[in-house]
Amino acid sequence: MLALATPPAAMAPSASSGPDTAPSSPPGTPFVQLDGVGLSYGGPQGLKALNNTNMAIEKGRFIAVVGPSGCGKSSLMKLVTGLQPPTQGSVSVNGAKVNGPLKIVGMAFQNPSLLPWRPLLSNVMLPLEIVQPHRSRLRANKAEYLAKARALLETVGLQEFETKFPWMLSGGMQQRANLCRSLIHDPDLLMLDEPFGALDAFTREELWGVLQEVWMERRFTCILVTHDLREAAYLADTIYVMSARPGTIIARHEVDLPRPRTVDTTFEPRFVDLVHTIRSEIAQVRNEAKKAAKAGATKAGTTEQKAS
Ligand SMILES: Nc1ncnc2c1ncn2[C@@H]1O[C@H](COP(=O)(O)OP(=O)(O)OP(=O)(O)O)[C@@H](O)[C@H]1O
Repeated sequence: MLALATPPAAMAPSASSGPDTAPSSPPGTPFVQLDGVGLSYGGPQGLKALNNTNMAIEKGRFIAVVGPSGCGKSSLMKLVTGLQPPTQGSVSVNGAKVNGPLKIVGMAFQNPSLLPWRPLLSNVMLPLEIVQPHRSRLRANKAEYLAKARALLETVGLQEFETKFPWMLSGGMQQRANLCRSLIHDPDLLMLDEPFGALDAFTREELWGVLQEVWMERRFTCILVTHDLREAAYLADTIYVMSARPGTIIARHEVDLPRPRTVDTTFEPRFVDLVHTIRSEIAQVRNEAKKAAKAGATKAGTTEQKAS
C-alpha cells in the first residue's frame, strides 16, 4: 500500500497549488494520459519504480490497475495526482500537463484516516474547508453544502450516523464515510488506492456495490489500484495489468460485463475466466522477476568471487 507523505489525512482532495480547473480537453482527447512515463526515486541512479508507462483514459471511465506487489501502482497514483513529478515522459489530466497537486481529484486509501474528534458529517465536510472554490463559498452556502453531505451519507446508508464519531463505527462504515468525503467536492477524478483492502470479504463486496452505485450516478473518472482481481473485474470498465518493478503496462482488458454488476456476476464464467487470465499474467511476471533476481544474485556472487 501507499505510504504517502501526502496532504492532511490522505483522504481528500489534494489542496495545494496547481491548476484549479484544468482546461477542458478537446473532444477525443483522453482525460488522463500518461506518455512514456518513468519514475526513479532518488534521482536517475536511484530506484526505478516505473518505466515507459503509457495510459489513455477517457472521461467518465472506471479504470483498475493491478500488478504484483511493489510494481509501482501507488507511484502511478502519485504521478496522476501531481504529488510526484515523473522523471521521464509526461502526465496530462483534462488536457493540461500535470505540474503540481491537482484540485480536481478526490482520493481514498486503505486507511480511512477520518479525524477522530469530528462527527461523521463534519468529517465528510472537511475538504470543503480546504479546496477552492468551496472554501470561499462554504460559510455563505452552508445549508447547500450540508444538504450535499447528507445526500452522500444517505447514498452510502449512513444517514443515521452523521453525529457519531469515527471510532464509534465499524471499518466498513468508516470507509463509506471516507468515500463520501472524497466525493464531497464533486471531483472529476477519483483515485482509490486499495480502499477496501483492510475490510473483511463480505463488507468489501458490499462496498463494491456502494461504489458502483455512486459511480453510475455521478460518472466521475475513477482509477482504482487494487490487489484484488475480483474487485477490479467487478468495478472496472478497463483493467490495466502491470509488470513487476520497474512497472510498465503489460496488458489491458476491457470488462464488457453489463452493469449494475452484483456478487452473482462474480460467479459467471466470463468473470471467472477474466480473473483467471489476469491472475496468470501476474503470476508470469512475478516468476520472471524472481528468475531475474536470482540470476542477478548469482552473477553478483560470481563477480565477487572473481574479485577476491
Ligand atoms: N518514496 C519512495 N522512495 C523510495 N522508494 C519508494 C518510494 N515509494 C515507493 N518506493 C519504491 O518504489 C517501488 C514501487 O512502490 P509502489 O508503492 O508504487 O508499489 P505498489 O505496486 O503500490 O506496491 P504494493 O502493491 O506493495 O502496494 C517499491 O519498490 C517501493 O519500495
